[in-house]
Amino acid sequence: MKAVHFGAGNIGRGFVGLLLHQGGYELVFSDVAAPLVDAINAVDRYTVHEVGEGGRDTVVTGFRALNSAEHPDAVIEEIAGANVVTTAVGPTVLKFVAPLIMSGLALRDPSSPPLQIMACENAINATDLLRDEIKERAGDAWDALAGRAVFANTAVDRIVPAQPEGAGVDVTVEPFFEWAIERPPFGDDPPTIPGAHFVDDLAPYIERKLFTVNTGHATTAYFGARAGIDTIAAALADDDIAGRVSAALEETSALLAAKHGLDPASLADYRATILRRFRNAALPDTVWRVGRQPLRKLSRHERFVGPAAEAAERGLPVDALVDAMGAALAFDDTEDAQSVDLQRMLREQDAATVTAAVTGLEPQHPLFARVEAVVAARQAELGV
Ligand SMILES: NC(=O)C1=CN([C@@H]2O[C@H](COP(=O)(O)OP(=O)(O)OC[C@H]3O[C@@H](n4cnc5c(N)ncnc54)[C@H](O)[C@@H]3O)[C@@H](O)[C@H]2O)C=CC1
Ligand SMILES: O=P(O)(O)OC[C@H]1O[C@](O)(CO)[C@@H](O)[C@@H]1O
Repeated sequence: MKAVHFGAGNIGRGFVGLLLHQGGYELVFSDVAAPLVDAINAVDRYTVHEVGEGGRDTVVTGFRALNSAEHPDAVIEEIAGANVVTTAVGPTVLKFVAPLIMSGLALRDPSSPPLQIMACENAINATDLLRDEIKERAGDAWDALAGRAVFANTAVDRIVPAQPEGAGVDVTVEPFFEWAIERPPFGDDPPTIPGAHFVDDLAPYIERKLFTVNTGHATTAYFGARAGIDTIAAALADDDIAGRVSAALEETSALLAAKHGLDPASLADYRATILRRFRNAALPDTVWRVGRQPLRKLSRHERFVGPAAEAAERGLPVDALVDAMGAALAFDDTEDAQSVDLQRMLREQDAATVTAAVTGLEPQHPLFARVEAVVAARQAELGV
């Protein structure tokens, strides 16, 4: 069995690649970073170090790497003969891997079992986005290709921080992981991925994950950065920040309970587990990594505006989420292109224009004026 995995970065090596290896797949990493591809090909094993309570080391073998920028044809050939394709490249990069997957499907023997495709990104229905990119590019050829693949959405959860200089191919991760995968697309033949769980309806899982883990993590990062704190664990050691994060997560839990009928007591346990994970002092995770790409994180269906918009529509409280968005607007990292764009927009455009452009909300939406107020407050802080 062979799996081609796009994106040999933190989650690629430290989570998806690890579980595929444990499932018995021969692993072909595909990446565009030449030094990373060379480093992977220079070793025949790497270690995933779990740090924190219960952590252990696991060795991954049976892999190689291809540079898809330099050798796209080699990647296409691997895809044509693979059982599984996964991605962990970031939701905005899916459009760049789509053409290779499309060409791999075109080359694939139509009588072989369908290629099982799963995008493992922090986004709702990322695999559907990938399928739509492939379909759009395929045009009239899509009808012939569609039967050669199945597409399943997934929710992946494991904190994999940026790796220290000199770590090589090894990866430091937290012990916790969760991988929920839609079952229906696979029929009777799901992929063998130990530790993954297959669910009939992914919506409650992905929303619970994105609107709790990712909302909470990003909230910690933005309040931490605003307070001049560098790491996630240190930010949560600040009682004021911890209180703000808990308040934001109580609001998303209230929405999840109302929308999906999730049990409030189980949601409280889930929140407590997550806050413990964030506090893992052995994990060298910075507010800059977790806060990265604030424009993506503040977009319409993401971890802040997504739950807050639905909560506001239902008349549920959103004060703490709006506060967190205010902190996100102050995220000023000159190394992060989206942070630079955001700060420029705040300086150059009026509050209503920024609010509409960043959040995608209609001016008449019940959340709009609330966000516009924190945009205006940030602009006042900037002297605009
Ligand atoms: N790091 C984490 O804790 C988690 C990350 N995720 C998600 O996983 C995805 C990846 O995140 P990380 O691994 O943290 O990022 P990363 O930056 O460590 O890895 C991304 C990799 O994708 C590669 N890449 C970029 N463009 C490519 C292309 N066109 N073809 C092939 N490879 C390409 C990059 O060179 C890099 O090695 C994101 O969607 C993120 O939201 C999800 C859960 C946890
Ligand atoms: O690119 P993003 O969305 O920040 O992804 C990384 C996030 O996902 C998580 O792993 C949670 O699963 C956090 O470590 C981190 O906040």
